[in-house]
Amino acid sequence: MEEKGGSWLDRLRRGFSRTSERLNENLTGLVGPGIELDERTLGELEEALIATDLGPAAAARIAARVGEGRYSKTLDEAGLRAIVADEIAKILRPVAKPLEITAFPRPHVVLVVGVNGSGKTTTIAKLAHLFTEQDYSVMLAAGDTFRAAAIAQLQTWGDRAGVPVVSGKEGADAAGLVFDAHQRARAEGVDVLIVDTAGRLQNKQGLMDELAKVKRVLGKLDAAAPHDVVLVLDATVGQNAFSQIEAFRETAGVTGLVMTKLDGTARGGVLVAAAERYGLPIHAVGVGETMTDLRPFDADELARAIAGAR
Ligand SMILES: Nc1nc2c(ncn2[C@@H]2O[C@H](COP(=O)(O)OP(=O)(O)OP(=O)(O)O)[C@@H](O)[C@H]2O)c(=O)[nH]1
Repeated sequence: MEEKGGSWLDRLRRGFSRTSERLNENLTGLVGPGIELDERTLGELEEALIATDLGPAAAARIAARVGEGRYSKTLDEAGLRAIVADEIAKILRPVAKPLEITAFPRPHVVLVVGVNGSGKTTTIAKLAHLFTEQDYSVMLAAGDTFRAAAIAQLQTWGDRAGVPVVSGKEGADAAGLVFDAHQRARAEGVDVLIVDTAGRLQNKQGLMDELAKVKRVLGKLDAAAPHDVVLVLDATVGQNAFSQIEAFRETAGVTGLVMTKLDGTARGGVLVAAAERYGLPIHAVGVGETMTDLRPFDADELARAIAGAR
């Protein structure tokens, strides 16, 4: 799809450029004419992969695969990148799963969780934009009632995306607000209700209670709701993403991930490590701050962008 700033693939490549450049720095001179593959080269390749936060297990496997049948032979850089991309794609394919709007009766409820600053609000706007483009009607619920700024910010993004936002006053009961939003969405025949939530992981018990209550209220209105519980992860936190996955899996029953800010880090490999470690569906990736900077996750495209392969 051609749009401002080039095709999505171009943007994805640009987004992952810091990660693929990190690989580049470390791969240059490792392979090429006249350089035979040996243990040392493969060890360096493994280290280069680890430097992108891809995870030691995947890095070791990829290096081994590169070495298969190629000892004492030469390999050019394009060939090497193609093999790396192929191995990464194998890890990502089983988890690449776009969000699907399936609920009947409507609305399909997507509960969005994540720590403050992870890009939650922006991601909600991006999802709203994506669903609107697919001709679904969307409503947002400002369930992070803890901070006035969060409510205002969601309202601004809702306006930008052209979708209604149900919000209350700062400090209002989040579950009550979500109840109202669901009733309104159902009455208006809205297809997708996206619910923002507070992200105070510091107050784990409070957060857990609040999320549990929101889920209970939704479940009373529709036994299948929330249909998706999506955790938004900031890729720039690197391996800390793992503790967030574990915490929110436990507190919120996360069913899938969206990873944001992949454009701001050389450690984009963390996406691959998370896929391998948790096997949770990854719905989409964010590679920028505007509404069109999020797309459903395509394993092969993404693998090529990470590896810098053509
Ligand atoms: N570069 C880049 N920045 C992003 C992306 N997604 C979000 N951001 C930025 O990250 C910052 C935080 O995003 P928010 O959406 O406000 O995050 P939040 O999790 O709702 O945070 P709170 O408002 O603190 O609850 C903002 O400056 C966003 O513009 C992304 O994919 N890439």
